[in-house]
Amino acid sequence: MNTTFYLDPRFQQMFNCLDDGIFIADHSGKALWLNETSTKQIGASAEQIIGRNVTELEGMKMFTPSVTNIVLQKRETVSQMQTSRNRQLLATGYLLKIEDEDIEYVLVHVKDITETVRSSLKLEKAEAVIKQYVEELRQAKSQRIETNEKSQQLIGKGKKHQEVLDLMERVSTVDATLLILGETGVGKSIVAKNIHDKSERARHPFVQINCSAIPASLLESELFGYKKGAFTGADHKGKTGMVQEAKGGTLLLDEIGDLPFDLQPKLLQLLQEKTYTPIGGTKAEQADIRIIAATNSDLSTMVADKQFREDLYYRLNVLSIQVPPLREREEDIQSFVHHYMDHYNTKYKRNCVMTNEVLDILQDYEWPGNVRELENIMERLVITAKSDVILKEDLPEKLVMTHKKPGSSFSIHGAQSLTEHLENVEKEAITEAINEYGSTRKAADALGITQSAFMRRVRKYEITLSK
Ligand SMILES: Nc1ncnc2c1ncn2[C@@H]1O[C@H](COP(=O)(O)OP(=O)(O)OP(=O)(O)O)[C@@H](O)[C@H]1O
Repeated sequence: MNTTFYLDPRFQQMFNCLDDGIFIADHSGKALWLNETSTKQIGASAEQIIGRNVTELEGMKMFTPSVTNIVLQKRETVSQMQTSRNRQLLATGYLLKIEDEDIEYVLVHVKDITETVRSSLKLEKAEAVIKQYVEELRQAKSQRIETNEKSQQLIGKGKKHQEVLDLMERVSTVDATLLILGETGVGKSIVAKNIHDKSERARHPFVQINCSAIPASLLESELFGYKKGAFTGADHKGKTGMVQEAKGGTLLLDEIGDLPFDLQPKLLQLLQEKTYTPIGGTKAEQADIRIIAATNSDLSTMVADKQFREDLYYRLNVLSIQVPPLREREEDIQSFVHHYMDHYNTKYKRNCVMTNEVLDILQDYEWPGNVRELENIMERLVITAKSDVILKEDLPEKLVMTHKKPGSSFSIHGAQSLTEHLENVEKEAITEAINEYGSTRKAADALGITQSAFMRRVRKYEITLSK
């Protein structure tokens, strides 16, 4: 049945005033009329559209999907997102039954919401960025330590450790800026805290901030604070920065190599003039703090590469302490091993001991992560060891793989006859085997001797067998 469609020109004029599209089709989906906005939305003239079926128009990619078809299928009002010429449209189709006419019409109202969608996407992105900043700040705050607790006792007895202790003693009596250098995990923060505790500032706060853990955009306000109304979204009361929080005490700027370049002049002002200006502030404020900076970056190379200001580097480097890596403090490895073994035995209610072979491997390892890595490995060993005797098999593979001299845990002390030397090797082998295998029969098997030969040697060397 052919539809003759008549729309009063006054209504046509009214619909043409609208910024939204109006599209009318009959019960078969044939386009009958559309307003000017609708022709623009579809990107074709009224002549090209009127008389064609919406399925055909959909096939010609004029819009997708056809809301008219959905309304005709569902026989109810439908709101549906539609795309036409890369624009996002919200189309609402109504099924119309006109009195005294036996045919039905579909009227579709089409709103272009491309900009709304874009801004809401931008808003979503902005919200995601804020969420990420908040999370980073939360993590950073956990890196920000303000403590009056006594500092942790420094472990070590070797010569290099002693040299660090001597230097610490001397730099704690003066108030000059100090730069602590050393690889990650060597103990730079703990050295800084110990220096603060020995200094005249000990009764005042020790505040630590990790420059790499705080987003660059937030670091300035974390350090120097801001005045009320300094920027949109700022806390209306303003905010105290860490320089103020550390008043009278020490501020440790950890990972100073990650201090953004544009913030470096402000730190220079703090070091040179002992003043700083909070964000939104109009005058400089006095700072009463000692600054200790720490880094595992090579600042002199960063200066050469223009990543770090030369004047700031010299200001920071008035006094410096180099904390040596653990691999250069072999004498201290054992002390750390015993310390963390005791600590984690108590913590996890275990009684772990380790064989000499294991100790030897630990002693031999390079420790790229230094004391922090050693501590983590000891904790893991105590937790995961199958029995109370920690064996080579319990060690992470990387430690065993890099072991330079497997089985050579033995060394000759002083002048020894060959017999003494061999007896020492034998005694060590018997002790290791019993520690490793738990029973005298298994230990004897492993050494390729009978159980009675094994027991003869146990008595000869007075080795105590645990019950
Ligand atoms: N001499 C030491 N005595 C006791 N504990 C130590 C010693 N040296 C390091 N540690 C421990 O090793 C871990 C790492 O130390 P710290 O955080 O001070 O290292 P860092 O050099 O500041 O590391 P990063 O460069 O990654 O910040 C801490 O748990 C610390 O207590």
